[in-house]
Amino acid sequence: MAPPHFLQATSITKKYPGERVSGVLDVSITINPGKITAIIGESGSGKSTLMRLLYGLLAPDEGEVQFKGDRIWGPAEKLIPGHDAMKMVTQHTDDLNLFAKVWDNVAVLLPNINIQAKEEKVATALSLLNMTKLANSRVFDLSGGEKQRVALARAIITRPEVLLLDEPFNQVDTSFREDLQQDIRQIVKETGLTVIMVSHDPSEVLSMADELVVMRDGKILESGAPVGIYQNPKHLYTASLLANCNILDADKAKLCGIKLKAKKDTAVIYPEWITLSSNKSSDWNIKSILFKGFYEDLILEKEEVELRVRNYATHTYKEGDALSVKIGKWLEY
Ligand SMILES: Nc1ncnc2c1ncn2[C@@H]1O[C@H](COP(=O)(O)OP(=O)(O)OP(=O)(O)O)[C@@H](O)[C@H]1O
Repeated sequence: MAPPHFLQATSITKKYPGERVSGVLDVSITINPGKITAIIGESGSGKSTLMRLLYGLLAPDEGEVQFKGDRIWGPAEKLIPGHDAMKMVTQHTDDLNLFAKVWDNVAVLLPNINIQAKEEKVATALSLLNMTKLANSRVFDLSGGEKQRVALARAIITRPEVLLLDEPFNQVDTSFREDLQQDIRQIVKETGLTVIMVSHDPSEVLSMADELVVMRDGKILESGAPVGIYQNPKHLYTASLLANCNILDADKAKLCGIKLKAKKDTAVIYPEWITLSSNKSSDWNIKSILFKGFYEDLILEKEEVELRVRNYATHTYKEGDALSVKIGKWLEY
């Protein structure tokens, strides 16, 4: 007999009461150990509900979740809801003791049986999250990003097999966010931890995930490696979640020199798939320039069509300039 999957949901449905059908509908998913699985989808698509079902904070109406071959019990069947081998971190760090030191906030979760082993474990958890220097600071005095690191250290100190992250970096500045993302990737690499995360941020899921799961209306629309899903999304919905793409109907596509195949009515072009040049036949005009730091997005217009084009050579053009475009790749739906 084949060994059981690490964490697996089979045809799970969780419907919330109300006029609208909502929740999670007939979802099957396999989570691989030692990997980061990221769930992305528009608001209300069922991401958090799926995560809670995997953790056992909610029980499915139909179907089953299994961890290493054993059924995950729902909240009605367990004194402390949630699976013992898993820990969840959300954007709220409410369970921290603000007036205690960082060290004590983490250490309190371990028993006092072997003090030396306990100290070593706390030191390791703080070091993995780059919090060693702040071990003796009061949590009250920390920034939002640092508090989030304490919450993560608390989550990993008991060595869970699965860490569930529900938008944990929402309150954290962009620069701190990237450091935290890297630290989590490093922890996964060093410890073999399995991470399941929910996020709204495409750059976050694309850079962190080994496996990307796209949800819509309570269902999984597609899943796979981030690069494949980004470059060749099966659905227009996925493309528009992951990229600031140009979506053109057949007429507008024609104006861009694209003839859609039979049964296709929409062309999708990512801004970075378009190259620019300036020559005599330039027939696009720059309507506006959105400066983004190391690149800019140019909004070009021709007749009724607007195109967003990424330009890494910033300050090369100004509004009103005429340009030619070459579309290197597009997707058809
Ligand atoms: N306790 C509840 N009672 C009734 N409806 C709920 C409940 N929790 C979630 N829902 C509904 O179920 C659907 C899925 O919610 P869920 O929170 O799982 O989505 P989500 O993708 O995580 O959304 P968001 O990104 O906004 O957090 C939504 O339509 C939501 O309104």
